[in-house]
Amino acid sequence: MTAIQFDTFGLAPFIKEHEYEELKPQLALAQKLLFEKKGAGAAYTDWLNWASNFDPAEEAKILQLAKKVQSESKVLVVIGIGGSYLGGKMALEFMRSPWYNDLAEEDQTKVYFAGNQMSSMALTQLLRVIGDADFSVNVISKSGQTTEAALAFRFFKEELVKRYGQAGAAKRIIATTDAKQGTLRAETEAAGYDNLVVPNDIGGRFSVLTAVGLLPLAVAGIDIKALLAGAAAAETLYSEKKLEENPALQYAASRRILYDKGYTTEILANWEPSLQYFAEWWKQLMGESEGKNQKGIYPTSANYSTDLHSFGQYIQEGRRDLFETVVRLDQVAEDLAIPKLEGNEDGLAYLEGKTLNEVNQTAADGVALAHIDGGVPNMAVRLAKQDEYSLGELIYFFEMSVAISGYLFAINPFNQPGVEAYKTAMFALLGKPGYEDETKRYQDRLNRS
Ligand SMILES: O=P(O)(O)OC[C@H]1O[C@H](O)[C@H](O)[C@@H](O)[C@@H]1O
Repeated sequence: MTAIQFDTFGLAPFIKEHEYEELKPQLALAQKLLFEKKGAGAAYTDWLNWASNFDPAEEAKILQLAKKVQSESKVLVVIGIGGSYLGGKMALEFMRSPWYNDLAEEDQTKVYFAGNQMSSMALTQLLRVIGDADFSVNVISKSGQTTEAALAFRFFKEELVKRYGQAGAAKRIIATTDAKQGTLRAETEAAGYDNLVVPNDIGGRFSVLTAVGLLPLAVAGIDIKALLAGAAAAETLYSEKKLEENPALQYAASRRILYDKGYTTEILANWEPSLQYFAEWWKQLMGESEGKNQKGIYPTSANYSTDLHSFGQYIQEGRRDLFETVVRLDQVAEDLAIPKLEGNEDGLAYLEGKTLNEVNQTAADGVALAHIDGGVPNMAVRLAKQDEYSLGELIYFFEMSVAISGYLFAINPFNQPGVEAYKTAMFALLGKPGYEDETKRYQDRLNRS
């Protein structure tokens, strides 16, 4: 059973069958490197069989901690950045709603995300939103020393101590971090926080199905077993199978053929606001994995029909280096019949008898055709249902595709050396110990006038 369908209808004018044939040897090599763990970054590929090997004791611990949070707190503040928040946030919005916190019932724990920027406004406002509600904190950092997360953690710790005292605060903190290394691990051991482990051999952007994503999701009542089951099934569907039987490979191959023809930007588009953060998660997965050695497809996103009224013009008629991958939901959980009115003052009588989702789906079909006609190659990843199982499969589909794609690009898809550059400049300018030699060099450049 597959929960997703990969639809290449909109590629026909842009890719010929023989181009896939010609790529087959490279695809087979990429698969060999990945599955035999002989490629660059092979030490970070435990996500490959993570879901099917998921430790039942770990699952029980996550569920037990989630219960504790639910019983003690009205709010969970999840502190983390990059791979330490995007997976949890996207899955929460996908499974529930971008308005999950507004819709939460009295007995549900709200989930807010912090530490994913350093805005003093955002932090002040979040504290105001929490008000005097009881809250717990899940601080997540694989390295255990990311500035944004560590800073936010300081503020929330201060607030917890103010409300619950030192010992009470420590009981409301769950740290998700490396088993051994980092300042957060050291603090966790010293303070006796409840804690979960980010596996060393799974990179942050591949970590949504570990405790990183699973604890916040379990707190929101999401079925993490079903999520893992979807990903475990995907391990077989998108594994070592050949191109003809393997949609994840077909997606990787299609992207690569398009890239070689000059289509260097990929838009991940959606027609549901609950998928907006799915694209944010996907952007880190693709961008951090592929963007190396001056190569890689630039990942961006579009929310339809909203963005058709902003940069839709560019997509239709701008520079022709774009292609589009649309994540489509074939069924929605809630639909609305278009209201019937007397007369036709708004000119919409022709839509009576249809539902709002039917209009949305038809618009999606029409936009795909218009974009294809405008020279934008178009693929769709179609989901029959918006449930945990399908999301698990979808996550694995994209993870597998980007791993294969990275090896096609002859880069290491599992590291992110470029991310250090901004940190070096920021630490030097902030006067972090160890960066003294760099400080003057960066300051001189800022004071150049
Ligand atoms: O989980 P952490 O170690 O705090 O890292 C959070 C994020 O920050 C880094 O800059 C990396 O580029 C990301 O891959 C990572 O997901």
